[in-house]
Amino acid sequence: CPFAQSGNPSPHSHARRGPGWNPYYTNSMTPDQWTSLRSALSVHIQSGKGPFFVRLAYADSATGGGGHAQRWITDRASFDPSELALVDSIKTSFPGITLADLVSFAGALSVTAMGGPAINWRPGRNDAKDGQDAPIDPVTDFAKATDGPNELRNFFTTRLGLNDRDIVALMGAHNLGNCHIWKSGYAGPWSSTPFTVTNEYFQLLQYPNNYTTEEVTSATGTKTQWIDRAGRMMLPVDMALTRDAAFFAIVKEYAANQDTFFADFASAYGRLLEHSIGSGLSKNTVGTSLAVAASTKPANSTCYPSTGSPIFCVDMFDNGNDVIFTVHTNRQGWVGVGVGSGSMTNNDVIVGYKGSSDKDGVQTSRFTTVQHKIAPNSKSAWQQISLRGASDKPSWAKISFSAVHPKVISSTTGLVGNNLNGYVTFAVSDFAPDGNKNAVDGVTTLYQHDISAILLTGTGGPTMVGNDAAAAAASSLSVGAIAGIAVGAAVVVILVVLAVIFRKRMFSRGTKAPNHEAPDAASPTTAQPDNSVWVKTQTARKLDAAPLSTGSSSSAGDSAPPSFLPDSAAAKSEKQSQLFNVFTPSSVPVPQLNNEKGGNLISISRASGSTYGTYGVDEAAENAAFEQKLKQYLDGNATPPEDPLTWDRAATAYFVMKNGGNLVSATRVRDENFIGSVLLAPSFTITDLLFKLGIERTGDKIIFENAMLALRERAGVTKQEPPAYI
Ligand code: HEM
Repeated sequence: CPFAQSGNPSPHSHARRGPGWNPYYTNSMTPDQWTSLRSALSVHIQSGKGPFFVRLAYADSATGGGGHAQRWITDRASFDPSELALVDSIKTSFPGITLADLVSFAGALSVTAMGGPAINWRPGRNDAKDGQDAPIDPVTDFAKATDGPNELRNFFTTRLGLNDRDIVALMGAHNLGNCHIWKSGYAGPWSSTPFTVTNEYFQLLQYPNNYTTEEVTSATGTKTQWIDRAGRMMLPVDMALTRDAAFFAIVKEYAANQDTFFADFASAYGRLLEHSIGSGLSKNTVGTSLAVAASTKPANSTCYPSTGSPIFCVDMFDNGNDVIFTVHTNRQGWVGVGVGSGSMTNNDVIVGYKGSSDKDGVQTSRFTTVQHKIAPNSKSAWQQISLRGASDKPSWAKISFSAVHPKVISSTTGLVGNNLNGYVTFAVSDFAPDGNKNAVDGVTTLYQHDISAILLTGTGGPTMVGNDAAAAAASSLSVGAIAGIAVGAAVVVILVVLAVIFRKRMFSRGTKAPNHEAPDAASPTTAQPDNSVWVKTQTARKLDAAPLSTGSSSSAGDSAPPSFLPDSAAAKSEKQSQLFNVFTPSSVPVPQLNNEKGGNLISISRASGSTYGTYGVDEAAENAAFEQKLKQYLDGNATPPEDPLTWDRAATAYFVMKNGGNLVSATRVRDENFIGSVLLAPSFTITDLLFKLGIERTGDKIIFENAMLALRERAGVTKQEPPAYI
């Protein structure tokens, strides 16, 4: 392609038209044909192709216009051939639309169908004669996963005429989908909501320190990606948005406001899809909305009960790349997902619960054990639970997650996708799990109730092998027997269980075999709290943090027992809010931390300059500096506290939190991100502090908790394991 060589985008007139092309080609589609195209695409979007469509439309438009569609379709190496074949096959059924319009429309429709904003979409793209027509060569001249901020601007601004806000908004599409190691050499999803457009990508990206690098090795070589403790990934190019002040400010803005992100994304994606189209563009828009009725259960789901009003429905789809599970339920309760091989007992449990008080009615916690995080030479499994999309309101929650389909990449490295040759277990339960649901591997036992359906995947989608009648039999099946069936048939089994009749243990960490005890009909209500009790417990904890009032001496040098709180509950609550509410790292900028609250938070020092802004933050050095600052403070040798209002935000800051004369904790903050803290009062539990700090995001919690435990240990304070959350 001469234009790719020269580096100059070609004027549109250089595009060679396909035979029979005219500017109004697609405009010959009748309203009925648009409607049936919408429903044809919706089937594929529901089966998990939405992220692919969104990506394909971006990539096609970004080749510079003119060469739409055919350049990419003929350059199959950049995409999964089976997915491109899918586009071809849809095209065959709709001869009235150009391939370029089809690709573009599928992207726009997918954004809306996956809960994103409506895209202003107009037909009129011509098909290029062949792939050589693309002004920007998608292989040699395209944005790369290793690009930094400058390259990003060079590509999006210089070539595509997009500004900083457009760039950041567009990258928010990485909330969707997965990296597939056999396609790009990277692995994993960015967000917990890979099939829903949300601003979670930005919420995660605003805390880049939660990510560490990970080498991913595949047949194509070794690549470095970023990964958080919940196993979500970022490409280097995603991290580039945190390494440029202008980009990062927009990241934070979108993290704080999903509506702004949606508006900007709709605008940027709409313009991108029309990039350099030229005069063929229709004046009329074609609707991209694909409304899903609010409380209708999905047609292709298996529901329990199968007659009457279902309580929940499950839909499992293996699209060849990802196995997608979607569960719709109007029940409150806990859900657990286990992915394992060879044994029903596994450590890989995700727990989410559908609460009643938060704005969307669903809250989740996620767990990914080490062995199932994405890593070379281990089973890279993915489990996600997405928050309920707005379209599911008011009565149905939808939880969907994907698991990367098993595909052997290399016989030498043994790298595989999910090892789903065993089974996947899904549970909905009224009973909260045992253990600390807020910690990695924290859940010890999840209770299951009344197995109602068993689904087998194979070619052709899920098959129902258990129904209501079979459920009774299934409930007495040993898990081993079920696993045997699954392995024998080389399929994935999903057990769907519901808290109605029986209760038995489903996962028991630390044992190799599941607890197969018979349903205990005689004592159906032993001590496990149900969800409503749990919610009440939470409320009670908010009002009364009893552990705080325990007096014991701090090993940080205070000889007098701390008298943290006065007697009255109201006063306790007031004190706690004074102490802790100011400290929510996600919402309070650093300069506010040291003032206004009676000097409870004392600055010790800050590091000179910024340690932030490069990938190579040296955590060990930072921890050592923190320790040193803390020691200086405790020895009375600290330099006088500075006024934090004068501090550079991109600096490491050290604080001590005091209550009266008592030292409670010391804390490190970098660029407004909470880095770590050391608890200096042993009576004060980490769980309590987490709760009071309002640190809700799992990744933060884990990092925070680990940092505290480690630092506390080093500071000589007796190690105190976090108690069970409940
Ligand atoms: C600098 C620009 C970008 C780079 C380097 C980049 C790179 C990548 C890579 C490496 C993947 C993984 C592919 C795979 O393994 O399956 C991916 C996936 C994806 N990208 Fe991007 N991307 C960029 C911009 C965009 C934009 C602007 C959009 C849309 C507006 C987008 C949408 C997507 C989606 C939805 C996926 C998931 C696809 C799936 O699940 O199959 N990307 N991208």
